[in-house]
Amino acid sequence: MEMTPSSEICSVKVALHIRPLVADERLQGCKDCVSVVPRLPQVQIGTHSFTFDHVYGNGGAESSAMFEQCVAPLVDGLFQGYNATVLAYGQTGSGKTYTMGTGFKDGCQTGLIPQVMDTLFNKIETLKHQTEFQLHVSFIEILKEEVKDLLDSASESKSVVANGHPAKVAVPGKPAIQIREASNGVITLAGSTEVAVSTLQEMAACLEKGSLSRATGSTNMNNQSSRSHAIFTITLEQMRKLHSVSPVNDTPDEDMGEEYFCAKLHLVDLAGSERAKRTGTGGLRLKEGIHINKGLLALGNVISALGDEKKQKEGMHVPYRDSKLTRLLQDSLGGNSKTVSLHQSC
Ligand SMILES: Nc1ncnc2c1ncn2[C@@H]1O[C@H](COP(=O)(O)OP(=O)(O)OP(=O)(O)O)[C@@H](O)[C@H]1O
Repeated sequence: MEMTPSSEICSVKVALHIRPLVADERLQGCKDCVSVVPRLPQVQIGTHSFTFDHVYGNGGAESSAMFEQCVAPLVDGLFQGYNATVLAYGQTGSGKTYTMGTGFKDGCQTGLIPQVMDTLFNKIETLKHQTEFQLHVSFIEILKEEVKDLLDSASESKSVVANGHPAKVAVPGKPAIQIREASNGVITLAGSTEVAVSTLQEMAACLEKGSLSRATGSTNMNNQSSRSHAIFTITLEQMRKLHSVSPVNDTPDEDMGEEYFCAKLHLVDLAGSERAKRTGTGGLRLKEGIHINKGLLALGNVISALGDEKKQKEGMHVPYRDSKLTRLLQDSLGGNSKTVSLHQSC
């Protein structure tokens, strides 16, 4: 479905990003299994064709165009008060973290989140004379249906000196983070750290800090596999002074009060979408797989419910409450908000 910024109904855009084969894959003689249909946003896998709003990489459009075409309109929308969500979906190793820029190992300077931050601060710089801005960021992950605060310094282990020797002690964390819905439908995360930032460097430091504390573990498919959904959220508050304009010389005249907007952008690096049986895991990892799939299944159901205009008009139930992930994104997936789902493939 094509996204139109002025649209009253929720719009979802789906793009495919095909990453190049990495060195190890080339050494093992792996071949691309997805072929892009020339001049169409369509790919062929065997005898099946799949059509997207955009296809990037591996013969599709340049990956560098992805930000301008898919994400920059969402950043513009934030300034008009629209919530938005960017989701990176795909199996482990398909390039979600690289594309989003949530992985410190690949350097924070590439990826969509650093580009969002650059664009946001450039725009604020041009508007700051007429508008007052306040920015907050939070960075959480959902692992086994529990919300973990990636920016909470208190829950990190701290160094102390014991018997003259440095030692690490675990500092008890805050109470569990609760997802709450206000009477106006706004979703908040009670108990999570919201950092007020006023510069690009401060926001980049939050991304870096959260990326480093993100839980990773190993499965048979990828040693650094992320089994959690990581959500970096930017909240933009704006207070704009309103003036009537003098008809004589076109200059601001009488003070007409203030206009207030608050909107948030969720940038989500989803857990690997492979099925538990393919990862060859059991016990704890299998349980994690079940939780991961619960979140992804619920997200799929919510997006398909939102994408069905007819059912939307009929007031069809959208199953946001089926997982923590969909509950948290509830006010940024439906209504007036914009969603981009980036499907990663290799
Ligand atoms: N567009 C790209 N160009 C070059 N290398 C890439 C690209 N995307 C991903 N890679 C490389 O592919 C590997 C896997 O990428 P990444 O860790 O982002 O996958 P992932 O989908 O986030 O996996 P996980 O689910 O385990 O987090 C990394 O070595 C990364 O550097």
